Amino acid sequence: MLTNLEHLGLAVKDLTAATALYTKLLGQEPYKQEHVASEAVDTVFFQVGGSKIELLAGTSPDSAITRYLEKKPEGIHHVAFEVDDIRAEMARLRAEGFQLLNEEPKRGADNKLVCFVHPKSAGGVLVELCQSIKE
Ligand SMILES: CC[C@@H](C(=O)O)C(=O)SCCNC(=O)CCNC(=O)[C@H](O)C(C)(C)COP(=O)(O)OP(=O)(O)OC[C@H]1O[C@@H](n2cnc3c(N)ncnc32)[C@H](O)[C@@H]1OP(=O)(O)O
Ligand SMILES: [Co+2]
Repeated sequence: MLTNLEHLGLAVKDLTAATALYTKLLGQEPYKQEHVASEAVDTVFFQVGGSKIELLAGTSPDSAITRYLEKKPEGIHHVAFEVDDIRAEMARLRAEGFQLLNEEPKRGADNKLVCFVHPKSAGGVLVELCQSIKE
């Protein structure tokens, strides 16, 4: 089962400008900045109640965020849900006919294992599953 709305991922062109904008909008500073080399993105995180806003800027032409912004305006790029057991949820969603973009969970930002569901199989919304890594 998908539990909490973990974060909304927002695609931005200028991470510094977007961070300043969301700091003003949310009335608080971000709690984390992280480069995720495997996704070729720089991220900035804000905590909003039990959920987060994840600002994402591409760091290479091959980044999903760079490619997305070549065709679409800045804004909501994906919706991420928390799960307790990502492998079990991946198996459940596969069996339900959803197209997963990863065979195996991969390391995401903010100490999470993540997996993406193709927007074509999820009503036009790119969905991310997130499981916290307990260290
Ligand atoms: C920081 C790590 C992690 C975290 O821990 O939180 C992240 O959030 S990383 C975020 C960036 N990484 C990803 O998005 C990885 C998963 N995404 C992908 O694999 C690809 O982006 C994609 C979804 C498979 C699309 O890639 P591709 O097929 O190469 O792009 P196209 O431009 O050809 O798109 C095909 C089709 O899909 C529509 N599309 C693309 N992206 C989105 C989106 N974010 N939301 C909704 N729809 C999307 C696109 O419009 C095309 O549709 P049509 O034009 O109708 O064919
Ligand atoms: Co994300």
